[in-house]
Amino acid sequence: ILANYDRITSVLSWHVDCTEGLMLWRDSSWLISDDLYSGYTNRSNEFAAAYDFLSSDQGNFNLIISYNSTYEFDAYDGLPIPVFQFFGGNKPRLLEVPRLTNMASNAYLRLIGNGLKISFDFVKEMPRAGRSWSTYDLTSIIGPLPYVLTIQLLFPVILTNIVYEKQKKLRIMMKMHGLGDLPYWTISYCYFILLSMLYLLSFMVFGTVFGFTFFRLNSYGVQFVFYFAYMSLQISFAFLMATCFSNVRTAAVIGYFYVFGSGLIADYFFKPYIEDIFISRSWIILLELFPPFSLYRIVYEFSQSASLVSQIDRTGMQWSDLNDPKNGMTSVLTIMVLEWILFLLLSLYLDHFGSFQSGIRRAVLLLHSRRAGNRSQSSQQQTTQIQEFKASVEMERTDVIKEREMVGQLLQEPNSSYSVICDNLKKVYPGKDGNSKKIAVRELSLSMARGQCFGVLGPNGAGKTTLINMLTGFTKPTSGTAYIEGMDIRLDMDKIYTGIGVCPQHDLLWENLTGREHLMFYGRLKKLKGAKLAQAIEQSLKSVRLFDGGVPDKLVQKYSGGMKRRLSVAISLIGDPKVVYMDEPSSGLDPASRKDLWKAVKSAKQDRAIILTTHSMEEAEVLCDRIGIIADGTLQCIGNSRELKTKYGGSYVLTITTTAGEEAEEEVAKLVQSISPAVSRVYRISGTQKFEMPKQEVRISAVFHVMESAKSRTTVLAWGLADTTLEDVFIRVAKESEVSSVT
Ligand SMILES: Nc1ncnc2c1ncn2[C@@H]1O[C@H](COP(=O)(O)OP(=O)(O)OP(=O)(O)O)[C@@H](O)[C@H]1O
Repeated sequence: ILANYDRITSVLSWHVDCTEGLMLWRDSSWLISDDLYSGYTNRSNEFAAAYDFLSSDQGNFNLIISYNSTYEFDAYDGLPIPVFQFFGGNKPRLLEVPRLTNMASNAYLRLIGNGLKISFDFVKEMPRAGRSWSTYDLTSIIGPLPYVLTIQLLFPVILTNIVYEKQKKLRIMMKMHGLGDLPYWTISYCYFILLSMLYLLSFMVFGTVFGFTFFRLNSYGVQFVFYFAYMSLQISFAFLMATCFSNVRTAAVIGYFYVFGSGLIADYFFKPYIEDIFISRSWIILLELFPPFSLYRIVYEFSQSASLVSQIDRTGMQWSDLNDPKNGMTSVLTIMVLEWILFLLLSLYLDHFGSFQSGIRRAVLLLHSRRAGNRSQSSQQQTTQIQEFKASVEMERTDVIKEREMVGQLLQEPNSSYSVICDNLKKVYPGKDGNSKKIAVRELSLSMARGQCFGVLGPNGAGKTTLINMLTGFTKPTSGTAYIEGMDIRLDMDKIYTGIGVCPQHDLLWENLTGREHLMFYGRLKKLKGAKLAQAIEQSLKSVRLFDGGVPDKLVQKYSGGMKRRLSVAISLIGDPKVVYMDEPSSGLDPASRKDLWKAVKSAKQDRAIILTTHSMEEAEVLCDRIGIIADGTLQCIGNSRELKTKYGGSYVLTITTTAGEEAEEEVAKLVQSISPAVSRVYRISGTQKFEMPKQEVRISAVFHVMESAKSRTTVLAWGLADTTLEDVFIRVAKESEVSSVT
C-alpha cells in the first residue's frame, strides 16, 4: 500500500496494543508512548489528556495524535489549534478489520486496525520543530477551494466583456470600421492576459506578504508557469463560451454559476479521486480535461507540497518535482496547453462561421465557386430575370424599371464611378410567436454613384433600416446581393469594412470612453496615425460641433442624446471612407446642430457615396442628389427631388381665403373651376379653401390674372399658389402603395 503513496520514501513502523497512541518528535529524536491512554473510553478526554501532557512538557515539540473512532489525523504545533487536519478516506476493501473502515488519507500516515491493535507507519522525517504563526499553512485548514474560486473569478469578467461588445453591436461596429477578426481577438487576448497577470501577481504578493506557505514555499517560477497556463486557458475558454451568448446578463449568471459550481464539484467530487490511490491515473487525466479540475489539481498539488514542507524536511514544489509522474503536474500542464490552443481555434472558427455573421458566409462559400465560374452566365440570367420581372410588375413605375435596367447594365459592364449596386436584394424575416413571416425588402435594385448623396425615404416600417443593415453586414439578405466598390457583400464583407463608414440608427458607443477616444480608436482602425490622426479628430469634432468646452474629453455617458448622435456621425466620416451609411443621422438634433451636420455631410460627399435614410423631407432636399422612396419594401420611385416633384406632384395647390359664408365660398369655387375644370377641393374651413389643379391644365399667368381681377370684384381676402413639395410627393406615393398593397 505504501508503494502506492506518492510521497513516502521510508517509514518508521510502530505498533501499539491500544486504541490511541502518541508520538513526539523532540530534540531530533522520537519519543514514543505506547498504550498511553489505553484506559480511556471517553474520547473527548483523550484529546484533553494529550494536550495536558504536552503542556506540562518544556520546549518546542510537535504532536501527532490519532485515534480510531473517526480516524482523523491532527498535527499540533505546540498550540491548541490544529495546524493540519486530515480526514480519512473510505477504502474498506483493503482493511483487515471491518470496524476500521477508514484509513488516514494523508501520505505519511497509515492506520491498519487489528482488533484493538493499531499499526502506525510514519515517515522517518517528521515536522521540524517550532514554526512561527506567519508560516502557518492555511491551505491545509481551508483546503484548495478558496484559491480555486479566487483564480476563477476572472472568468465571468472576461465572458461578460466579450458578450457586452457583441450585444451592444460594438463588435460589428468595430468590424465595420475595418477591425478584422484576428486583430480583434489578438487585442482582446492581450488585454485579458495582462489583466489576468496583474490579478494573479496581486494575489501572490498578497499571499506572500501575509505569510501563506502555499505561496512562499513553492517555487515562484513553477507557480507562475502553471498559473499563466491556466489563465491563458481560462481566456480561450471564455472566448469559446462567449460564442454561445448574446445577452450580458445571461452570460454573467452562467459565468458565476460555472465558477462556484465547478469549484464545489471539484472539491467534493474530484478531490477524493486525486487522493484515492486505487483510482486509475487515466481517469484523473480524463477528469482534468475540464479546466476547473485542472486548476484544482494544480492548487491541490501546490498546497500538498507546502504542507509537506511543514511536516517533513524538504522543499515545496520545485522544477525538479515536475519530473515526478506521481504528482501529475506535467500531465495537467500538457492538457492545459493543448486545450488552450484547441479552444482558441474553436472560438475563432465559431465566431467566423458560427453565430456572428455566419450564415452569409456558410451559404456563400458553397455558392462561391459556382458563382465565380459563371459570372457571364449569371449576367445572362440577370437579363432574363429583368425581363421576367418587367413582365410581372407592369405596374412598376418607369423610373424604377429604368433603374433596374441600369443595374443590369452595370453588372454586365462594371463602372467604377458607381460605389453601391444593389442587385435584387430581398429580406424576409421569419415569423415569430405565431406571426407570419415579414418581407421587409422586396427584390430591390438600385445604383448609387460616387460623389452623390442618395436619400432613402419611406414611411415607418418601409424597410430602410433593413436595407442599410444588409449593406453593412448587420443582417444577411435572404436572396440577391449588393456590390460595394465592386465587392460582393456575401463574400467580401471584411474587405468592404475597411472602406466604409457607418452611422447606425441607434448610437453604438462605449459609455466609459470619451468622444476623443472613440475617434482615436476608429481613426486608428482606418490606419490614421500621429499628426494626421490628431488633425482628423479635431476636424471631425469641429464639424459636428463637439470640439469646444471640453466636450471631446468627457465620458460618453455624460453626453446628451444629440451629442451622441453627432459623435456617431463624426465616427462614420473619420478616415476617409469611400461609402458612408447614415441611418437617420439628424434624429434628435436641435436646428442649429442639424444645420452644422448638413454642412459636414455636404462637404464630405465630394469623393464618396453617402447613403442616407431620413424622415425629414427638408433634409432630403438639402442633402440628397438622388432620392428613392421605399414603401412596403419596394422601391416606389427614384430620381432627384425636382424630377420627383414634376413627375409625382403633378398639381399646383391654390389656397384662397374669403369671408366666411356659403355664398362667397361657392362663388370662389366656380371661379377656380373656370381656370381648371379638373380642379379638386382638398378642404374648406371657415372661409379658407385649398384646391389642387392639374399642372397640364393650368398656366400660372392665367391664375394670377384671374385671381387679381377677382380680388377687386369679389370677397377674396387673400390667395396663394404653391408648387408640390417633396412631402406631397412622399405622402402621395406612400398612399398609393398602401392602396395597391390592400388591393
Ligand atoms: N428582426 C426583425 N424580425 C422581424 N421583423 C422585422 C425585424 N426587423 C424589422 N422587421 C420588420 O421589417 C419591416 C421593415 O423594418 P425596418 O426597420 O427596416 O423599417 P424602417 O423603414 O427602417 O422603419 P423606421 O423608419 O421606423 O426606422 C417592419 O415591418 C419591421 O417590423
